[in-house]
Amino acid sequence: MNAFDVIIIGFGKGGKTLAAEFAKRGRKVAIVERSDKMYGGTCINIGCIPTKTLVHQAKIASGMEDSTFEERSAFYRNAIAVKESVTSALRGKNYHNLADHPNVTVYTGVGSFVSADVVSVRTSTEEIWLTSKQIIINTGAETIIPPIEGVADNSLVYTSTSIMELTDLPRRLVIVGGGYIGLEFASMYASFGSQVTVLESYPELIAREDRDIAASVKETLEKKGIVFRMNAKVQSVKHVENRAVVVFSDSQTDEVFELEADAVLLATGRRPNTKDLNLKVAGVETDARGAIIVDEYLKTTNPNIRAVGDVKGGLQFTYISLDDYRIIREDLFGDKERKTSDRNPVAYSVFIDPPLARIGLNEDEARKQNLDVIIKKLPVMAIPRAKTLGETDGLLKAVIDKNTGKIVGCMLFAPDASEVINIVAMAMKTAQDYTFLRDFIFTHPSMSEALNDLFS
Ligand SMILES: Cc1cc2nc3c(=O)[nH]c(=O)nc-3n(C[C@H](O)[C@H](O)[C@H](O)COP(=O)(O)OP(=O)(O)OC[C@H]3O[C@@H](n4cnc5c(N)ncnc54)[C@H](O)[C@@H]3O)c2cc1C
Ligand SMILES: NC(=O)c1ccc[n+]([C@@H]2O[C@H](COP(=O)([O-])OP(=O)(O)OC[C@H]3O[C@@H](n4cnc5c(N)ncnc54)[C@H](O)[C@@H]3O)[C@@H](O)[C@H]2O)c1
Repeated sequence: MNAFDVIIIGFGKGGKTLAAEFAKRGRKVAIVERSDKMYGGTCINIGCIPTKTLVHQAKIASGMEDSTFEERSAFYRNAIAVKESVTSALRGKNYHNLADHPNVTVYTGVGSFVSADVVSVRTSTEEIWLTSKQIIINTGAETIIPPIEGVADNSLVYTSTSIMELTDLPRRLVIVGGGYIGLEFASMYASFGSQVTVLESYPELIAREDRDIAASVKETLEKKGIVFRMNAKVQSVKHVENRAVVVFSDSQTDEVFELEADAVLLATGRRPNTKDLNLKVAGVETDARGAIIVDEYLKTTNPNIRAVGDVKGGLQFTYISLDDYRIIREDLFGDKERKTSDRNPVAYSVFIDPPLARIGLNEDEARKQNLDVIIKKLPVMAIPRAKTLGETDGLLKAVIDKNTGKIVGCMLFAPDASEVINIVAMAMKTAQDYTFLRDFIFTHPSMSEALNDLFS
């Protein structure tokens, strides 16, 4: 049995950063990753980086208005190759960052607990047992495959991972699920030149956003040709010759519809990757959704075992997994001050075109909490930088506490929103009055200067 100071199961953002931290401090580290295609984890291989590489390529493609479908297909094929070269370079770099360190051993195989301090690694050829008093679980999340007739083993049905391997641009793409992944892929494939239909089971699009923001998003995406079918209950996906036939009903009227497609993307959520881990023998408990239960220092129900990233449920973002690393670093080697309960508010961005970014409470949530608020809005049309870009769709919105003058929340549906939201986040984190952004000297013409007008 090989003994280590720490074993990390899963090569995700938090885990790989912790591995490097432990190694730098002279600890003997084992990191276990089940796939040689996943060194570096979801973000760089099948998540943020490949999608945002393709989103950028799609933005270029959206300028090919007069091109034929064949020309657009050729552009798309090249975009997939660009994406592949970005991810494979990052994968190699991530592997060598750890594997080349004398204190780190990378094991490629499926990790599972044998007991609270023994982990088995099943590689393609053997089973190896590792032992440590300290174990960190960083196994991420996986696509939920909904129980729809005909989706299993259907070569025209894709997940976000497999569709990014598809080199032929689908003429007609049906996306099941209108959440983060659904909307990002809808926007991206519409820009590449696919005809996109989104089937969402919920009556409203992006239900947790204010209705005026959601309406602006829907209208803008519809202008790109995307069709939204709400209340859609997907019954089956048949593979007929070389096309898919999606049968769905309207859950309010029970009317049944059929749609033909060249590809169907399942974007119906992601669930924590815990099934292979044999957590029971380690005394690690999960909640009803299979997420590992942790305290504010990310200790599981077995205090020698911690969990970081998507596997512990809650917000599924790379920067949350990275912050999990900081919490453990500070708990083990620092002042123990950092904890999950201090994290809020956390910003997020959906990389549609233009992007939608948000931090804090929206108007609806603030009113439900009986906060006395001032609402500020600014159409993107009124922003000089947007005019120079020729991108005038969208809406900015801010929620301010009337009594304290503090910013309670902000929603930006605008070009560069995923960058500008970080400025608002810094103002909120440092408890600035809203006048700070109203009167800040920004460069011109920039999207960030719109914050002067939004908060005026
Ligand atoms: C399509 C898509 C787009 C996204 N876009 C964004 C974005 O723009 N911005 C953002 O912040 N977030 C985005 N996310 C979410 C983000 O990718 C995740 O929140 C983040 O990568 C989670 O990292 P993690 O540390 O939890 O682990 P992961 O990076 O998921 O790593 C877990 C690793 O564990 C391995 N593993 C699993 N089980 C075992 C086992 N039993 N043994 C050994 N290894 C195992 C897996 O193969 C994987 O490599 C996106 C996700 C997807 C799917
Ligand atoms: N920009 C980003 O940061 C980014 C991008 C992509 C993904 N992510 C992460 O990945 C996670 C997963 O994304 P996601 O979009 O898969 O999940 P999600 O939970 O955001 O959305 C899933 C959607 O599918 C709908 N749905 C579920 N089952 C359905 C069915 N059978 N038929 C029709 N609709 C159905 C749900 O109502 C929901 O709207 C997100 O929570 C997010 O944290 C982040």
